[in-house]
Amino acid sequence: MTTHAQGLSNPANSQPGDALITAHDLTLRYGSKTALERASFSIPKGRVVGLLGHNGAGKTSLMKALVGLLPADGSLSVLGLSPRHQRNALLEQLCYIPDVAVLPRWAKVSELMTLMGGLQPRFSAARARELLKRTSVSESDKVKNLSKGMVTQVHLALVAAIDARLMILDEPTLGLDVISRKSFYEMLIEEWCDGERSVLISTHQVEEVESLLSDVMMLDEGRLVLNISLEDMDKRFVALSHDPATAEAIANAHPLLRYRQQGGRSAAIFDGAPPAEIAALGERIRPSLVDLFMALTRNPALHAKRA
Ligand SMILES: Nc1ncnc2c1ncn2[C@@H]1O[C@H](COP(=O)(O)OP(=O)(O)OP(=O)(O)O)[C@@H](O)[C@H]1O
Repeated sequence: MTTHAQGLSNPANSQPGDALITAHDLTLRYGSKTALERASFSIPKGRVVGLLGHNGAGKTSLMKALVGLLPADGSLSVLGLSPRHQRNALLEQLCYIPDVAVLPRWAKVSELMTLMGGLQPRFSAARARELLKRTSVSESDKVKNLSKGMVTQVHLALVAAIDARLMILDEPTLGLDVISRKSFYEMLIEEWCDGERSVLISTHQVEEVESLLSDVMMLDEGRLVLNISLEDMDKRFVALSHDPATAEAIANAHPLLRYRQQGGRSAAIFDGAPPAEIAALGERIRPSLVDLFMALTRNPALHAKRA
């Protein structure tokens, strides 16, 4: 891992004894293109981890490696198994919705349940029926007659009816409206998460998922630049809201990011508490996940928008 990544990763977040995923120096390549560079992290049980990064940051590649679809350098263990060499055993024990997931359009929901029962030993049709009751979809509906949001709900109901310890979701709410996204996340948290199971979820809806997450991993151009619990994030990163008159002094203290809050007031984020004389120039506020994301990932377009 690069110096930058090491500086921002959080060893206190790792609990190897409870870990469902352990990666050390994980590197992923497509020919000469490096999609992920020497990432080390672990995901313990009972966590809801957001995987954030701009387009091309490496999120899908990492998820593919976790389910054995992409060869990896370094070491990787998922549910105690090697994804590449014990893929079949692994797939019996985890749920995965890839970003390109589709359900067969010709099928009825009841037929999908029969299919799942045949393919996945840990699938419970009774559980899927329970979960479907949360949606407006019935078993006799055909996939081709459902809206995009309904299809996604069916997909989640089918996958969440698998008795697994780990769920990996690659941008599961892409293309859904805000109500559909909300009901998707409600079903996920209320019906699947039980304090023992963990979810790794990639998304661009940073603001929306903040309240769901226990932890966040941020990728920037293939580097893991932050891996931290939301609790520790609040303790570690300090944002100061300040008057324009103090902007120069604040800038000289080298914050991670200077930005404008809603309402136009200036603010700056520091990694750790700034010196007392700098802290005295502003009012401490809580940095949002979006603000931190902008501070730690380099997307010129986004930075320009916030300036
Ligand atoms: N099949 C492939 N062949 C070559 N390069 C690839 C391939 N798939 C991905 N890449 C490259 O690997 C890098 C990471 O891509 P990846 O799809 O993992 O990013 P991502 O964070 O999921 O992006 P997005 O948010 O746009 O889905 C990118 O530079 C991409 O161009």
